[in-house]
Amino acid sequence: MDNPESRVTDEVRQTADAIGTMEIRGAATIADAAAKALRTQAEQSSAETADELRAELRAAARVLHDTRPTAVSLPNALRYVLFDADGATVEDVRASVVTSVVEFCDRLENAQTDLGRVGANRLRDGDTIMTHCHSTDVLACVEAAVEQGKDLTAIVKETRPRLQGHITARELVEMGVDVTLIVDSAARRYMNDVDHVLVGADSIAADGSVINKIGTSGLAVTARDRGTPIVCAAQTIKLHPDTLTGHTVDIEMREESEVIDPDEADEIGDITVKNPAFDVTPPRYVDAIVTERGQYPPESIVTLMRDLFGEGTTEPWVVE
Ligand SMILES: O=P(O)(O)OC[C@H]1O[C@H](OP(=O)(O)O)[C@H](O)[C@@H]1O
Repeated sequence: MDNPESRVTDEVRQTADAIGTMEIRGAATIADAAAKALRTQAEQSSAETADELRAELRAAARVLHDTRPTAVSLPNALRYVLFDADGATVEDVRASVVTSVVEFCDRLENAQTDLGRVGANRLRDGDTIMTHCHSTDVLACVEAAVEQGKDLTAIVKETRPRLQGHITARELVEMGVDVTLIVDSAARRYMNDVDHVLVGADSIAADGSVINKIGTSGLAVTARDRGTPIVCAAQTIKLHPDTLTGHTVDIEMREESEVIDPDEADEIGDITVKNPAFDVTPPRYVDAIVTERGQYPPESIVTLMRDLFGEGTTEPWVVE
């Protein structure tokens, strides 16, 4: 058998590139795209044996995995799809992958709808929310509240350096929410006007820490200082199983050029530029984690994690 990595399809590689460059972004969206890419690997493969196809799928999973390190929805998606890739023939393996992907994507969509209903119950008619970055889980809560007839106002942080707050602003306007866009450093200035800070998550650790877009932890401290509740909307696919066994979550460091034009940096002189994409908000600054299974105080999220994952997991491409 030749090297399985050489048979990873162009579609898988294109999806991996799009995740790496953040053309495809957001933890739930990344999970959906990665699962669908594995399906294309299974469908387009010319493997002659079931084992060959499984080796190809593991190679494809690795290419997809090695794109962005922080959102655990990515390895969780790959693991879900590969878990049942058994079968004695190529056709069996292919069929089981297709079934898993369809099931996974349906569950993802349903989880977001269910989570949205839970989150909407926290919001009252006339409330003002503050958002950070762009999270489809957060927007599902707002959308459900609007569908319940609640009138909401939003203060949207632009979220440097990639300005995903602009996407949030656009989608909130489409829902009929009144939007005020602010620069990140104006959050404290407007906190007294806010009833709830709503953030998403890329990963949730077993101790209830929320790993989300850089700036979330500072926002949470400001919210706590002013007594404003901070709620994290995160489907259970954001729960990070490795943290059950003491691992920490890798924080992605992105290109300096997202922060400053390289020519300008050169002109300034000898400076170091750092661009961490995420930070860690300790559980004491978070009031609730809203999932499709209900809302949890961050400190008790570990019980849900043990229910879902047992004591831990292996990487999606490890042969057991
Ligand atoms: O899954 P949903 O709620 O859509 O997004 C969750 C999180 O993913 C995003 O990361 P990035 O923009 O991919 O770096 C943001 O940090 C956002 O809060």
